[in-house]
Amino acid sequence: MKDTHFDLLVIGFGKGGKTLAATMGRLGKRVAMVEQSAAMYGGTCINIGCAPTKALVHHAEHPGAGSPGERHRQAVEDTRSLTSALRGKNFAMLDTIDSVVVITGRAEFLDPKTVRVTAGNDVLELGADTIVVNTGAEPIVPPIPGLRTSAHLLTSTELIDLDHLPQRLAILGGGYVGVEFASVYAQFGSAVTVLDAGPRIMPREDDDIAAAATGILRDAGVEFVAGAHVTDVRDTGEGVKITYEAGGRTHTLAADDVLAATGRRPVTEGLGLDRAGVRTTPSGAIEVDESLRTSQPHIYAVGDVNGGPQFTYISLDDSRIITDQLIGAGRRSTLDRRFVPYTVFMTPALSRVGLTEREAVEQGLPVKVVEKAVADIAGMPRAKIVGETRGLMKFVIDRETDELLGAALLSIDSQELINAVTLAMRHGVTASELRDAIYTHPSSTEAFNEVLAAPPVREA
Ligand SMILES: Cc1cc2nc3c(=O)[nH]c(=O)nc-3n(C[C@H](O)[C@H](O)[C@H](O)COP(=O)(O)OP(=O)(O)OC[C@H]3O[C@@H](n4cnc5c(N)ncnc54)[C@H](O)[C@@H]3O)c2cc1C
Ligand SMILES: NC(=O)c1ccc[n+]([C@@H]2O[C@H](COP(=O)([O-])OP(=O)(O)OC[C@H]3O[C@@H](n4cnc5c(N)ncnc54)[C@H](O)[C@@H]3O)[C@@H](O)[C@H]2O)c1
Repeated sequence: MKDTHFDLLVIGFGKGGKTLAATMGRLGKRVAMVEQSAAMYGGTCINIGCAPTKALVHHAEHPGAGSPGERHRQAVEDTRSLTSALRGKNFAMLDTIDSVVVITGRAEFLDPKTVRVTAGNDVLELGADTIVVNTGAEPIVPPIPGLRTSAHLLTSTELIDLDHLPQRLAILGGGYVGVEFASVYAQFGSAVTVLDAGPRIMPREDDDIAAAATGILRDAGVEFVAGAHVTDVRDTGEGVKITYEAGGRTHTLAADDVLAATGRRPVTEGLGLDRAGVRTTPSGAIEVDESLRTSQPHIYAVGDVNGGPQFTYISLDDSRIITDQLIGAGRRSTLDRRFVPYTVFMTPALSRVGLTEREAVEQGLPVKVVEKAVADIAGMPRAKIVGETRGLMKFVIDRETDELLGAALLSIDSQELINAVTLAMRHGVTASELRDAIYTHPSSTEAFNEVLAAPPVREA
């Protein structure tokens, strides 16, 4: 027998689920939010993802007093205080709504309409009309001999909370997590080596942008090895010895700690999805349609668990789609998402939206490329004021229609700039209109006046 019935039951306190729970709760709907850990109220982003990593980026960029070890310890402590405060706020956001209950325990489906929640010896059975799965993703640790059992293995979750500053940090994987931590820990003073299995570091980016970004990181002390196939990880008295093949030769690397930054997989294990009749994809994500409905029409999946892009703002947008299904006109879907930007928070940040030059040329578009090194942009004094003149701004434009096809901004404030470019692209603002707009001064945005007026560096 079910203990309680709800209008909406959310499994996992992630961005999409909590937003939906709050929206429906404020409308007086009976909502249960089930989260397996009190340390995760608010989900990955605020506890072990975006917020703590960006706090560490900020600390690394603005070092306080003391030795490198002391500065790092202070940064970790301040980050713990930040996440603790955010966690409290997130819990209160739902707990203060009368019709919402936060239940701390692990959820699994018993059948399509019933979820069992287990917390120690306590077991509850809950029923709901609508169920939303928002269980996120977890780090993949590749099955390299010796890696999973190494005492020096860290995932991003542990590295955020590390009490000591590794003198030598090895990072497996040069994606978002790998590059961000490489940038942060090199600034804290660690000797960082990134080993990536792919043929090139930053394969998503054009060659010039990848070269500029990796150049900045190399100057900061980060070593990159592309095409590195790690074959063995062995603990030694002083740390860890990593053996890898690259360029047809065998190499070894000694490190104090090794970060596995080799991707994150959707969390579906132990959810009883088969009992609920919810199908998964071959890669282990919950299968959803463009309205984020699973193979059971009353069960939805939001955020990383549905196999979409792994960003907090995508989980948030997922919640908009479901809100629209539940209480709106039902018009929103994943099909109407256009131009999703991203930022890699190295120093300075690398942000991108739309097509790369390579993609635009491959599509046979009439391409014009304008770009400028940040140091050469006279009309952007902000870079000089704050002492961060590294980087490159690049726009890919359709030379026949003046349409903005894409932008890659490696610069101070690019995590803000890219949102302005994205909005412009979504609303059909042309390259000339973006060039001739009035921007405040001194700001980073005013660089658009100059970069977009520069003569093309390439045309195709
Ligand atoms: C180090 C790092 C840095 C990142 N930085 C950024 C960034 O700068 N910008 C950005 O946009 N994205 C970033 N991301 C990605 C972003 O954090 C995720 O895409 C986002 O948090 C996913 O949210 P979600 O809604 O899918 O669920 P999550 O926030 O992952 O929440 C899932 C919740 O479900 C709970 N749960 C799982 N199983 C069960 C169960 N059976 N029962 C009950 N509860 C359960 C988990 O404990 C967890 O709290 C980063 C990720 C990492 C790891
Ligand atoms: N700023 C942000 O928005 C941000 C920051 C961090 C994480 N995230 C999200 O988190 C997700 C996970 O990030 P991630 O960096 O772990 O994954 P990723 O997919 O971005 O990168 C994984 C990297 O690991 C490499 N790799 C895989 N197996 C390997 C192996 N055995 N040895 C060496 N290299 C190997 C791949 O070639 C790839 O470059 C991302 O998809 C991203 O969406 C976003």
